[in-house]
Amino acid sequence: MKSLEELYKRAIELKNKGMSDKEISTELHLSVNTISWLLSKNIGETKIQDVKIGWRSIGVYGSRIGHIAEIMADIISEEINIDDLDSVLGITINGIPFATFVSDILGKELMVYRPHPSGKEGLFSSNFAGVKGKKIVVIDDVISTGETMKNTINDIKNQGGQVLLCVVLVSKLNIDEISGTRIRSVIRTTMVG
Ligand SMILES: O=P(O)(O)OC[C@H]1O[C@H](OP(=O)(O)OP(=O)(O)O)[C@H](O)[C@@H]1O
Repeated sequence: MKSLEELYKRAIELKNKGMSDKEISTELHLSVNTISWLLSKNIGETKIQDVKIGWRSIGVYGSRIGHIAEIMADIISEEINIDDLDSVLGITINGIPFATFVSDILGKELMVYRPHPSGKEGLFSSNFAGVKGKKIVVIDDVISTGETMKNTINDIKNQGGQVLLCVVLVSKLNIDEISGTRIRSVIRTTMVG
């Protein structure tokens, strides 16, 4: 874990290079809110604010994941016409169990996507449905910087698919769209102080 001073120094360096708070958040793997806070504070005064998301109490039982997936499927039904939807895509690893249940609940194809660790082109697993020409809902557990979701949307578009909606358990971003695609979360975390 980097010290707060190191993070602050690095954030200032990147800011001076002309990067936006969003770009710095991606580079340092922190939320945009954290970067904005970091750049506006006199370091040493207060503790850094970020939220670590843990959902083990859900993950230890498939049935509990199924209950969350019911909520996700309900949100999807609220947002889009289910008849328009072809497929449900899970982002590895943590999006897959939720996407599997949602696919079953909605009676749609299942896709599995593995993001590239450095943000290059990711992989669509050939053991699951193919992307080309499909209308897709993307499922993951958490949006933190939003970089994974952005790359997923771009890779789907590049493979000839269309993303209708993205649904996550928790979003740390106070935004409703990524790359022009609607984002819904079961829970949203927002910094208030
Ligand atoms: O919005 P971002 O900042 O891109 O972060 C969100 C991603 O980070 C986590 O995955 P992780 O990279 O830990 O991989 P894993 O699911 O394979 O453990 C999480 O499951 C999301 O996929």
